[in-house]
Amino acid sequence: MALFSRVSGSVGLITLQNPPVNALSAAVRQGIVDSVKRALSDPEVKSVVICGENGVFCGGADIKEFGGNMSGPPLIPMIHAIEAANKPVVAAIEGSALGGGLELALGCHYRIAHSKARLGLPEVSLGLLPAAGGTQRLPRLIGVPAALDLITTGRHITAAEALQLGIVDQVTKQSTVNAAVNFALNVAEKPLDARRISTFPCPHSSDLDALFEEAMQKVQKSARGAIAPVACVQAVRAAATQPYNQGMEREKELMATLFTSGQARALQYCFFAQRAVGKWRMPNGACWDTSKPRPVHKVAVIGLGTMGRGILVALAQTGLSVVAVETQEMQLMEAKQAVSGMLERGAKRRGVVPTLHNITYSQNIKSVAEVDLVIEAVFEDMALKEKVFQQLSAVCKPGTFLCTNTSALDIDHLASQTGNPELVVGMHFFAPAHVMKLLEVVYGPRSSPQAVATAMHLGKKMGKIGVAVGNCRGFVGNRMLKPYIEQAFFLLEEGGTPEKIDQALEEFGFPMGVFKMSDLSGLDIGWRVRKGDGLAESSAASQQSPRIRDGRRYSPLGDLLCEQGRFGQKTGHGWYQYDKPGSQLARSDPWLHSFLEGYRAQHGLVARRIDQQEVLERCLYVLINEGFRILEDGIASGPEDIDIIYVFGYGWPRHRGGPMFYAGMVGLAKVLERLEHYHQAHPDVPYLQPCSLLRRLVASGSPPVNTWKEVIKKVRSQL
Ligand SMILES: CCCCCCCC/C=C\C=C\CC(=O)SCCNC(=O)CCNC(=O)[C@H](O)C(C)(C)COP(=O)(O)OP(=O)(O)OC[C@H]1O[C@@H](n2cnc3c(N)ncnc32)[C@H](O)[C@@H]1OP(=O)(O)O
Repeated sequence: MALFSRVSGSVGLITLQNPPVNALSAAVRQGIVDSVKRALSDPEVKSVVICGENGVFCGGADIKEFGGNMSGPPLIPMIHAIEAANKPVVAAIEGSALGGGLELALGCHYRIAHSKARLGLPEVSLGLLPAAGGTQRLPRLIGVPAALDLITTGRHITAAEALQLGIVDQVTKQSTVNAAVNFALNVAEKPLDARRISTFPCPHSSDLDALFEEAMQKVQKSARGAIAPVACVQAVRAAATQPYNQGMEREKELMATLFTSGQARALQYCFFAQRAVGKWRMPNGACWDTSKPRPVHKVAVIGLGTMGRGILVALAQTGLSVVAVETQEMQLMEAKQAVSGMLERGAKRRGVVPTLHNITYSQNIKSVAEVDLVIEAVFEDMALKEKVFQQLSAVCKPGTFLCTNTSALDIDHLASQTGNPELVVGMHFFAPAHVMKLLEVVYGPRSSPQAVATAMHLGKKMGKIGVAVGNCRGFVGNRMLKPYIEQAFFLLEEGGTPEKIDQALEEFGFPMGVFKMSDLSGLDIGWRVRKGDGLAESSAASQQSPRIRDGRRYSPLGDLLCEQGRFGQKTGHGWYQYDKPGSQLARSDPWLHSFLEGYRAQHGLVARRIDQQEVLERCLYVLINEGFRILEDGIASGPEDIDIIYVFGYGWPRHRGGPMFYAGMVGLAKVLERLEHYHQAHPDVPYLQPCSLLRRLVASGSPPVNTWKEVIKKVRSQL
């Protein structure tokens, strides 16, 4: 809805009303159309102000409408009517003016913003482009380079930047509506011809071809196969090279292609999935709206290795008081210096003062006695962690939440080392922890809902997207990674190369293939885990066949590389070679290829040609299959949890919506059929055996992903 009123005698005030973000639903658009007509036909009204209620101008088109019936007045003629009005129209921008919201404001003759407002055209992140004239008006207002930046990145900008760019005419720290009404009174009689952006020539430099060529190369490099950024460049090009009306036609044409694309569906699914994971639910029914977080004022981080440092930086940036404990003096000194550097660089980038003063460093674990919550980030070793949890339980004040940053170890076992297991949860950050958005909040069978709520709340404060999941080996992300990596090893044995397998995965949209990723994180990490599990022993020692463990196919390739001291980037050699230890540029390694040949010869394996389709099907479908098992086991409460974990923690291309959404797009029946096919060919690989939830979903007609929860409930109730 939109409410019309008359204020200050002659100003027509149109207030958008659609909480929480005044999205432009059919009812809001109808309200605007009616109110504008009324204002223009009322002789008492000399000028108009458009604002949004509850301190938000407008969050853009109503994304929920995209999938269904798009009735109601269309946006483009509505905005044209505002721009063509013969009375000045002023946008009063508070909170957000995003997407269609900013396009509406660009149709107004003037824009006044509150100093805390955020503006942007984020459609590209929904797989779309600003199709209500945004790609045509913005370049005409602020020039091609600045418009290309905002439209292709979708970034939100501050009111100050909007003023500097010329998007808004005035910024106020007072009431935006009052400022806009006063402004409207002042401009009531002013001519409007020079205020209609669609009539502006598009300012640009002489070498347009070079400018757009460079822009296109830039988006193609970062888009990893996403089509919307490319369409955004094409639409802005039309603004720069064609008259407004023709540009609008091009914008419409490009939008029509994007709007119906699978990528737009995937990205819009991600938008809602990201919000859905905040509404967590535990198997016992406890959930986000009934479990309140306890206030946290003081936090401790134990262990200042790479992860601990990143967590410390993310915590310090929230402004909370933090105690950082590292028992080894040398490590503590190095950490202090590294953390200060990270905080200073981060503050410089964000134009704020670095928050160095709220960290207290200590070598003594007793210094955490007064904190409200501890995040343990010591070396990934159960015996060490057990000891730390016993100490924490003894020294912390009653009620302190004890969190562990383990990436796979048993939360419940750690909880059992303390006097209050209900206060223990996992907070699994991803490296680098001050950069990566994902946080798995892991609850054990005894974790209290309040502990989960507090960890989720703290994560949000740290700028993380928290996903609450159950306790199992590897939780969600790393559990699914295991069969994915295993398939990649098997493909190497069968004739693949790291280069070809990585290429297939990178062309799919991952920033890095499985072998480059393994070189980056260190081959020794997986080796240590496999040794701990008794898998990586040499065959002579274990009396087992080198390629079989407990009757299952096993590839010792990773172990063999580690035995040669090839741990990846840090040693200068892994699946690839590097110029020197620590270098990042992966180069093909002839040694590795002849090693693979020798290995195959030794085990009587005949290399065959493996195509891209097989790489993708085996690596991705096996990972998806494990995702279905996770849902079946109740470790994740819905497919959205898994998808958000993979998009924000593991580089799954967002325009493919996450593994579970992707399975739905491919077709569950096809995923099932291919898994059956590969399992038949490799019966000694249990991960390839399709899980029963997948079979049930296919049997019930492959329902859309947003209805799986119901099927899962039924399957689980029958277990
Ligand atoms: C054949 C071809 C035909 C083509 C015809 C199409 C013509 C269309 C023409 C123009 C199209 C314009 C495109 C757009 O405008 S797309 C929308 C662009 N806007 C955005 O991307 C903004 C999205 N929202 C946000 O970024 C944030 O929500 C923000 C506004 C910054 C507020 O953030 P915050 O305070 O953190 O709140 P939440 O994100 O948690 O959101 C609160 C709830 O509001 C829901 N929401 C938010 N934005 C929208 C929206 N635009 N539409 C619908 N719903 C929205 C969000 O889901 C939360 O809901 P819930 O509480 O249920 O979880």
